[in-house]
Amino acid sequence: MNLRKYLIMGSQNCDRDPAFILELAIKAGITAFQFREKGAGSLKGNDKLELGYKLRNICAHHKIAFFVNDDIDLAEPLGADGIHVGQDDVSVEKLRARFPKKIIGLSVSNPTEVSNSPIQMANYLGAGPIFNTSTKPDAKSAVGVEWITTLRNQFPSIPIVGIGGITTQNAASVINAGADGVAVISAVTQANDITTAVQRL
Ligand SMILES: Cc1ncc(COP(=O)(O)OP(=O)(O)O)c(N)n1
Ligand SMILES: Cc1nc(C(=O)O)sc1CCOP(=O)(O)O
Ligand SMILES: [Mg+2]
Repeated sequence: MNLRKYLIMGSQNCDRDPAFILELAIKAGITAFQFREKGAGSLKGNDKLELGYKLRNICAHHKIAFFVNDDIDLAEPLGADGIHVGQDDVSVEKLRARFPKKIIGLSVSNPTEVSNSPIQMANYLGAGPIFNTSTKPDAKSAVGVEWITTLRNQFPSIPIVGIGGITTQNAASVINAGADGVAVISAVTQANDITTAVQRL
């Protein structure tokens, strides 16, 4: 599992063909992908499934990990390598019982969420929002790179990815704070030059 440059995306984030964006991003160095078809303008039902297949196949072809966000019923049909859930989604315990071998990612934004979560049952943590983001309307307040350092000190060996408002300008500060990787949406999907954006990340 390589989460160093973790692209998250659904069609609602794309002003170009999502498959085109994903292909370019992988060729430029993205190491993991999360299918997050969610929110205003997102696809539903069979359209969502079909796009999921297409993106899943691109990831399989290039041998990078494919994650499904939230929608656990998509994990099996899409043959996902893993699933990412947050505090308001299906619990990690239930997820682990249903999918003993899949990679499970869990979001944690503050110490209370950490206390209430079975951290050791997750395979990696998504920590954020590190910076302000306009991509997710219901995002919490920015927590800063200090949150990465806090988590790293508390959990020396679990992989941690920072998320939220990460750009080519600030990604290094997230890694320097102790993260194993950066998870981004707009830094790649909204970039004029996707190849350069991924390389700069
Ligand atoms: C890698 C990563 N980290 C955090 C999140 C956020 O998950 P969640 O809090 O469940 O919010 P939604 O993405 O479901 O809106 C993530 N998706 N990926
Ligand atoms: C999907 C998501 N989750 C977040 C969290 O803090 O848990 S922030 C976020 C949106 C990330 O988009 P961008 O890279 O464009 O800021
Ligand atoms: Mg979620």
